[in-house]
Amino acid sequence: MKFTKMHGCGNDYVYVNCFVEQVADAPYLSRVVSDRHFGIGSDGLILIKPSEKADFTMDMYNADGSNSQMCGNGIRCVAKYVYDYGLTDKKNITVESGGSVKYLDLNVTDGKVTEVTVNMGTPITKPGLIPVISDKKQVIAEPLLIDGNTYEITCVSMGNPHAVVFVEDTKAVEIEKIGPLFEHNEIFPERTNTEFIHVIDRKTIDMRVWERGSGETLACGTGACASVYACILNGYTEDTVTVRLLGGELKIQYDREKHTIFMTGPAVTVFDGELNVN
Ligand SMILES: N[C@H](CCC[C@H](N)C(=O)O)C(=O)O
Repeated sequence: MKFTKMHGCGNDYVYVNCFVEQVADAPYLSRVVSDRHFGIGSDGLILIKPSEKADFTMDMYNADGSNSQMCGNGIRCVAKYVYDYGLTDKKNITVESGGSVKYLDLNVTDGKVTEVTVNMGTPITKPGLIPVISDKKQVIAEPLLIDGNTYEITCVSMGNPHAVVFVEDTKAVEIEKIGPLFEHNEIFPERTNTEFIHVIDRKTIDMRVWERGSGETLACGTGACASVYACILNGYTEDTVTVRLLGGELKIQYDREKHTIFMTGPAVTVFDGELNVN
């Protein structure tokens, strides 16, 4: 089976063109290819498929095989793949993910996509829709006890769940220890992605992330969007913010009039390969 290894700010996935390839058990395949010793090595698997309501469908799986509704770094790489590999010649495309259609603008240099702007849609803060168990109308700076320490969480969905925590120093976060404790906390019926944010100034934040189903990744596009909206809800930043991640930078813009978030960032192809799928 042919695949392409790509990344957005170091958040790397194995991409399979399902217009050509057949994938019988995607959760199993994601676990296999994601293993960084016995497989290809990635944060998960992304299948590119036809769609009845958009130009393409993105079907995304975390390293543990769990399916997610949306992947920000992944959808930028899907855009790069379909343009660079000739599945489209359009520079404005639509991609369906988790049932919702996203609009993407492709920045092409020398015939290849280098950067993509994605309309990531409306941030969701209603607890029942994130989902997070809470009797509040919004979970903004609410206390949560993790490993004997009380953290303040702000919860936002970008189609997938995020708990945003503000810290003084992201390097000091013991992410391997507390990340899983947030991910599997009982208040998150579908688990959660958790972002640890240090606000540098009103236009810049520093972010680390423990992803649902993949552990710490070098970047998280939906997490960056959720984090910027959490900053705005808490009054920490303006509406346009540069998010500094371990693997690179994303530009996030909140459009107040449209109540919509836009993400701009890179997409990189690393290599093409062939996998022996027995
Ligand atoms: N782990 C996430 C999916 C990948 C999101 C992330 N890689 C991004 O770029 O948005 C979840 O289960 O909701």
